[in-house]
Amino acid sequence: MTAKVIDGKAYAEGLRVRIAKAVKELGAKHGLKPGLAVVLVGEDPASKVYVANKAKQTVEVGMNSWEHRLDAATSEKDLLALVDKLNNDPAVHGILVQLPLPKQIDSTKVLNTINPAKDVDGFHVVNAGKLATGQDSLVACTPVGSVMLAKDALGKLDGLEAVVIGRSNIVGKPVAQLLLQENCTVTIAHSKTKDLPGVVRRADLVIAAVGRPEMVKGDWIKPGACVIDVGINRIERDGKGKLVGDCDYASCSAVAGSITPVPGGVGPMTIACLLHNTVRAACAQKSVPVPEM
Ligand SMILES: Nc1nc(=O)c2c([nH]1)NC[C@@H]1CN(c3ccc(C(=O)N[C@@H](CCC(=O)O)C(=O)O)cc3)C=[N+]21
Ligand SMILES: [Mg+2]
Repeated sequence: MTAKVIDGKAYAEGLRVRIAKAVKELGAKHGLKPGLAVVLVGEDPASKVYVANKAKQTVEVGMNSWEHRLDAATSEKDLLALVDKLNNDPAVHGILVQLPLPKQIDSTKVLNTINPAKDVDGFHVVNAGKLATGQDSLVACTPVGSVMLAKDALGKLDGLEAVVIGRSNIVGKPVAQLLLQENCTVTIAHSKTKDLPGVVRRADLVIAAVGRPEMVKGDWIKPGACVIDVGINRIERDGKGKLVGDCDYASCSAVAGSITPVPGGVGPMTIACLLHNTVRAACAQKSVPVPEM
């Protein structure tokens, strides 16, 4: 069996077209132009790539984009002051502080200083708590994008065995919450899980979010399962830089029913969902209905 390739890049492009239409409509009907501010502290290479893509796509869908680049030695106090300024700027509807942050800065404190209404990453404890208790909230972008792709591949997820590999606050935990809302039976596996291959083999839907290059092997996958690979790992192979996921694509795609590639899978969905959240946040802040997207 050769898995169907889930084209996240194409899905994300379609979503961005719908977002662009919604932004146009908000401008015409309400004079509202959603705006996203991204704060990057230091020189993390993965974050730089992401910020560049994001700024370009924000402008392409017709929104305002601001980039704040701060020195790697920036103090926590100075970063908190910038967040406060953005919280109080009515033109800024979404705020994203790139992770990871340098070690002198307490990232939990920074994330929880963002106004929850502008927290388009969905990382604020209020938004995480609302997601966990089934209240309407801004939800983390990679989890939302992952579930959109799983539903695109499988249709309804009701009753499926889902195994999430990874328990981070950024992906593992929120994606498990979303899958629970979709009526999956959810297992969260992690580095201390006994017989991880055996646990993964039960899954109709695998969400791999561990950050270990090519860790999940084909013989861990139940034949026909859907594999959503959240990992974006930069590795060296044959003297060249290469982007690989948390799944060994060659062996997994020989067994799975459908699989996301890296690049071109979940990554583009993360950015599209960020734009989606920014539109939702802007509408909520201006008390206008959220257009169809
Ligand atoms: N506060 C915060 N929120 C984030 O969402 C966040 C973050 N910090 N820090 C860094 C990670 C990483 N991340 C990516 C998103 C999209 C791609 C993406 O579009 N990837 C393309 C390829 C990009 C390439 O070619 O390098 C793809 O997978 O096809 C990559 C990485 C968001 N992150
Ligand atoms: Mg990610």
